[in-house]
Amino acid sequence: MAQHLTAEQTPLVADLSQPAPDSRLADVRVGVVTFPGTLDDRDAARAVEIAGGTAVPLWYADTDLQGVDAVILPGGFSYGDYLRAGAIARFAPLMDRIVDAASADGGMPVLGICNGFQVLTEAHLLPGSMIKNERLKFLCRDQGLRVENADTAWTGRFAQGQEIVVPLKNQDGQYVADRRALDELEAEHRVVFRYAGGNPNGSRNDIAGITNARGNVVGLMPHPEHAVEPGFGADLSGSGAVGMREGTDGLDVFVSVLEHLTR
Ligand SMILES: NC(=O)CC[C@H](N)C(=O)O
Repeated sequence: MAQHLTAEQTPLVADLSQPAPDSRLADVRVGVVTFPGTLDDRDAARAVEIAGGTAVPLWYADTDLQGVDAVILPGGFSYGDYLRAGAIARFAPLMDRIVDAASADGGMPVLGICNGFQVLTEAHLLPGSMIKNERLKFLCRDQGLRVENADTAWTGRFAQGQEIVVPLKNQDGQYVADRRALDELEAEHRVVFRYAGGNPNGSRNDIAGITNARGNVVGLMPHPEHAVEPGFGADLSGSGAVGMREGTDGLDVFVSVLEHLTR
């Protein structure tokens, strides 16, 4: 005889349109570094957890990476942007470990977001530098981006040429590099994100994010970690960039690295 279940006992009907979440992603430990003056570390850790991974707080003055599988250098104003944004954070004890791990065989994935990107250029893990925005204004807006390279550790979930919208907020966001470095980035397909719908800050070649030759180190000025949950969308239909968005376009950056590390 068929057994009747109460509402509480009824198993949830599996949604076959959604692939089952990969439980191995939760085993991936992503370190999020806090420097004095960092402010986006909590959002970066939250983005890792929403993507399905495990976030591990790392302290700039430590010398132990605690066995993490990847590292995020988050946004903010490390050392108050004193001297040059990222110029002092680059000498933090933990940065030596991160540079070693990123450069070693296996190439640990490292993501620098905004101030984190500035730190990566100062640490010479990525070429070029960031100077004041073209019109010397702090910019805070939703920004259209085109994914130019979906083959890095942090962009595998995206489609080549896909347009996304994530927040942009900085004062030193103008990416500059000498002609030779720019030609090399372009020839080696190392521009990862380009501004879409207009260049907000004068960055050379509309560059919003780049990678190293191996694709394990990525830096970008806009903030994918602030666009990982529905409800924070933007209506950019009037800006010439892209239309209404849910506010989750940044999530695949974090899912990408978890998938990359469980392949
Ligand atoms: N949001 C941020 O990380 C800011 C980065 C940097 N300190 C700037 O203003 O340029």
